[in-house]
Amino acid sequence: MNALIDHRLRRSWTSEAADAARLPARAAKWLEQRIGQAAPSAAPPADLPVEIPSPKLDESAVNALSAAVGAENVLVDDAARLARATGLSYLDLLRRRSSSVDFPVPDAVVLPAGPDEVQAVLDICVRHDVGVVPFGGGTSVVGGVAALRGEKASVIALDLVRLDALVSVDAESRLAVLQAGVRGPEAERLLGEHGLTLGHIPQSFERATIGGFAATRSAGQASSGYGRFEDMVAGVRLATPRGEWKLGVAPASAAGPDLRQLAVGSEGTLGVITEVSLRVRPAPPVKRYEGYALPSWEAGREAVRDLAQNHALADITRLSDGDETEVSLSLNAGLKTTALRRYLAARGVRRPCFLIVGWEGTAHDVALRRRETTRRLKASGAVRVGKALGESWRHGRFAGPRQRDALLDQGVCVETLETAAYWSTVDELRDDVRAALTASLGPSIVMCHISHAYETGASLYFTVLTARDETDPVGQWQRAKAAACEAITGLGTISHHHAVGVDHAPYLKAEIGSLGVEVLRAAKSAVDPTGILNPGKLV
Ligand SMILES: Cc1cc2nc3c(=O)[nH]c(=O)nc-3n(C[C@H](O)[C@H](O)[C@H](O)COP(=O)(O)OP(=O)(O)OC[C@H]3O[C@@H](n4cnc5c(N)ncnc54)[C@H](O)[C@@H]3O)c2cc1C
Repeated sequence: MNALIDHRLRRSWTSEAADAARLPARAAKWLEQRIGQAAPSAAPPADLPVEIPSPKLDESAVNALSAAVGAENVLVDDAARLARATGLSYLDLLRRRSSSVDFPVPDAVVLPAGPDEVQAVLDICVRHDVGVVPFGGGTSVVGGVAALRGEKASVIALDLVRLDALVSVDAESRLAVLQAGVRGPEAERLLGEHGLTLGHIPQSFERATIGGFAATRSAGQASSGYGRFEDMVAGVRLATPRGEWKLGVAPASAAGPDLRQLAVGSEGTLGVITEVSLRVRPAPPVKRYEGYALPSWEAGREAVRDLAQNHALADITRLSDGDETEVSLSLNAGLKTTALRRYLAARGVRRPCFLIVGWEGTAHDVALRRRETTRRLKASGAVRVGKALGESWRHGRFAGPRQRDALLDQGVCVETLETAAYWSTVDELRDDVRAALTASLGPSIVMCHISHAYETGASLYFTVLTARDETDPVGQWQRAKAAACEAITGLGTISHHHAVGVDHAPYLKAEIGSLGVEVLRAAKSAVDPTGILNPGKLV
């Protein structure tokens, strides 16, 4: 059974409820020098905001839902509804800290126990014309779980937390079927009992779910080795307003377009994913992570391109630009930074760009692949920093969400955004996004890393830190994000792995064309003729 996560307050990122560590004074002072004075904010209220819109779901719908899933699994109390009202973008975190509710809240939270109950809930929602927002881990950073009701009078959050089983394992075919509500760590635990792994480790791994990964075309930190989530999906089972839809019968097929890929990335607009059949691998006995430093962004980008185009990428390949490296050197007390800077300077690397590489597999496989990667890196001018840097990254790989909370406490606006482009436009895209963010925000730190690399290009992941505008914190970020999205449009994709949701929807047409939007709408009207599924998202 999944550990229940408290979605109400920021302090419970995981069920262990680890508190946000306060920023060390040294780090806070360094930040102030770079972005100016930020005004620390009061801790978020422990109690619920005073006024939450009362639920609008009519009694007959509540009764029907209660009959389908049990009355105890239809929650209409304020705390449960508020808990599933937002995702976890910076703007969501601001909303969660506010003492008033100026965002939509679902009228009920419904917790079905399995695919049949999910189908029954959808059937009831069609009959009663109720909107349905599928809710996995609630880690969306693009408004994917916002409780928008569209033209419906009421909307429910369909929380899939009780779909928590490993359904089957076909070790011979290296396939496993997992229910949609299984979270990352539990998926690995269940598969580990069979000596298997999925290898999908996004930064939101601790909270996000199998269904959410599939619905958003997620990409994990080891995507260079294990692939993106859509590469792992062999089959999907969906509940739709028109009935159940199962896809995926063979490892490859020429039976028309691959409709599995229509379901994957559909963000809850075409159906509720209840089960996913996934390609799995033997759990790796050896994991090795290490760090290198490149003398410039351009040198690092070329080194990664060389690896990608010569089949020599490590499973994890992550290149930070000079600013991101500087921030980790300045804020990371774990590294012996002065000695490291001297060591690198002696080798001609004065403004380093760190590259993390990691391999997972058998000892023989790791040794073989590592030899080729490191040989190529050396030829590209990379200076080996060693295992400590790789281990330091591995240790802190899930720290981001907790650090965000600590930074918010300090009055810092902290947010990330991501895109991808072909190698020939990667630098232009990086320059343009950085310029757009800086012009909008003024004094700020804009960091960038290549988070995923491909033969033809790479994804760029930006992290932004700036002093929060206390008078208009929401507008401050909305303007910056719009400027970044404008800069991305035409050069890269509006999302490499965060999906479209509400926030990126205005930019989708520029990427897939009016006809593309029409095709998606036609698919939606085929499976969801009355438009109950996730109103206002994707298209
Ligand atoms: C700190 C942080 C770090 C992140 N790092 C990464 C990262 O490294 N890589 C990455 O890919 N993403 C990352 N994300 C984004 C997010 O975690 C992913 O989009 C994730 O796949 C969402 O999974 P979830 O279970 O939380 O889905 P939710 O947030 O609950 O839902 C996301 C969308 O999918 C829909 N949905 C959810 N479950 C289902 C279902 N069963 N059937 C149909 N629709 C469904 C929802 O309605 C919503 O539109 C990060 C987010 C945060 C907050």
